[in-house]
Amino acid sequence: MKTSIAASSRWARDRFSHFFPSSANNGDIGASSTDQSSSQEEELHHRKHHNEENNSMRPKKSRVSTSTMQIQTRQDEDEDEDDGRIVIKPVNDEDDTSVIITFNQSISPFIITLTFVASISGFMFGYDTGYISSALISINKDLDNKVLTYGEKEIITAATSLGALITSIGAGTAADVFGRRPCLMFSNLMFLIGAILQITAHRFWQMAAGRLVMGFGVGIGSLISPLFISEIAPKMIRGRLTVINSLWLTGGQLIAYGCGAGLNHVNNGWRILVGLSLIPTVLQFSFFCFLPDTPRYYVMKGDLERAKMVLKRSYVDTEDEIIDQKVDELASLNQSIPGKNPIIKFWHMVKELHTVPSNFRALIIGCGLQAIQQFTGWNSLMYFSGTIFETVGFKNSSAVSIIVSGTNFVFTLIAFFCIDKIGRRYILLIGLPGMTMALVVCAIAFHFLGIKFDGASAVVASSGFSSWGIVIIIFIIVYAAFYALGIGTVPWQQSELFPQNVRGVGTSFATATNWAGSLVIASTFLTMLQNITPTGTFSFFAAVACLSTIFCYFCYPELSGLELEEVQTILKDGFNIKASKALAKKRKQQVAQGAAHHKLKFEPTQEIVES
Ligand SMILES: O[C@H]1[C@H](O)[C@@H](O)[C@H](O)[C@@H](O)[C@H]1O
Repeated sequence: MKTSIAASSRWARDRFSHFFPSSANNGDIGASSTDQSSSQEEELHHRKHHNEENNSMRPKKSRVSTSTMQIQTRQDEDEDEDDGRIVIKPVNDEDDTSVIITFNQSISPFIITLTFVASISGFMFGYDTGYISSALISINKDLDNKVLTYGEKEIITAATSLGALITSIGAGTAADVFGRRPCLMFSNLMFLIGAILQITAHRFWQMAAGRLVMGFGVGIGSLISPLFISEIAPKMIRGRLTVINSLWLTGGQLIAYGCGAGLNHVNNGWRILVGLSLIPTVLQFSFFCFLPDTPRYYVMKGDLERAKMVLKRSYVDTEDEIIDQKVDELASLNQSIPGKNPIIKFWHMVKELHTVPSNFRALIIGCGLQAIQQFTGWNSLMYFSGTIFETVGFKNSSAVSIIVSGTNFVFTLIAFFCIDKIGRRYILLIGLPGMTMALVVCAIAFHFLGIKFDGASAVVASSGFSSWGIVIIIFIIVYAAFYALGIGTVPWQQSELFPQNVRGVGTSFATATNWAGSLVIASTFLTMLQNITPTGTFSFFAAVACLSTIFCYFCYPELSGLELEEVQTILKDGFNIKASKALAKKRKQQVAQGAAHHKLKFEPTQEIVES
């Protein structure tokens, strides 16, 4: 076995040395064979032959070996790594030979279509959580012939978050059992029923029930849409494609505020506002009648033919043989969780999620980021910004909400361009300190502004424009910008943290954390303002943002450019921040060099560990 390991390592190094420009033999992509197709054929032949040889020798239980081929590389540029040497070793591998096949990173119209159709769920998430503040103003006496009490308004608002929390817990398992696409189509039905209940409501409870049912749809969509996108995306732009969902989300909120402002004074305008939400729902449902599920879901179900079919449509210029190998590989990495019925399966998955160290680390990161997103106060600020802006002379709170949610949208767009290039980790480490700084400035400004909360309304010491008020406005916008750039967007990349067998349940827990956090913060914000003052409240959010920076610094590895299957090896024996940064950097170099030579059809994917 030992000899075979050494031989395999040598084989792997020889075969793929040209993909590792910084490796010991100084292989250079440009210096390797120029005949792309013949080298590929040869490669495939060797791989097949080699795999056959090794399959028979493979031990039953997979363990990543640590005494593997020692390709040592000096790390330059990055100060964290410049004193370190790194060892490159194969991933998911008990015998040092397996490689993860990856494709050219070009994006096809088919992938774009799937991404846009899936991310309509993001739009509905944003629109449905966004329209309610304007709707509550224009509902006036339309329900039960009386003005809604403050408590009733809270119930109508919170019902959607509660509905989302309930379905998000089971949506991941449902996605594994029934498929991602059927679940999204089911969420469309929830949106439809929820909207119809609201449009036709003349009673408070019917309206609240409609919001709850709509929330069921939001919970499912908020989880499955990013999951769907991350499973179909080419790795180098997976972050970017997933941000499209966030773009639709924040765009949906912006449009909801815009439409809300326009319909505020229209009789029954709120019914139109709710009715508009039917358009995206119907569109998504219709498109999905003609589109497939993700290849990884088909592999989970053992339907390898359909997985191949979807991959072929996604990577049009890739040879069938490579597609076949990719599907075989996904199948061999797919260890499905036992359990006859969904409840037993769910239980097994929960156990697997908590007992396998890499899964548990993924869970800490996934839930941690979602909790940070909510407990740094963004959603309460969205509601509260209207009141704050009024204190400095702006009377139109809808216009103010548009400015704040517009900033959220614009900076999500900037995140779209940065997330794969700069990396998720760096934009988080820029965003969170930026938020901390902005929140501290707001807390100080509130102290000098002398604002007090009496019941649900704010009492300000001096009315009209005040310089501290202007400081607050500016820094709330700065806060919105840093929020959208990092923590508003990155947590929704959660699917990439979990391996296939627990991806559903892992993303469920992370999404449920988001909705639970949103419920808690929305329902305690006013109480906080009253009891610990705005300065105390903003200081609390600043402290959470500051601690979160430390959490991300130590626990959030760089995952941009890594295959979904590679992430677990990074999390196997720690958070491996340095190793993840080195691997992400290597992947980017490989792709850049491969693209320059138009020849990177598949590459060995290897783990880099610190030595
Ligand atoms: O990522 C989104 C986005 O930042 C929204 O603006 C916010 O309302 C949601 O709660 C959050 O999950």
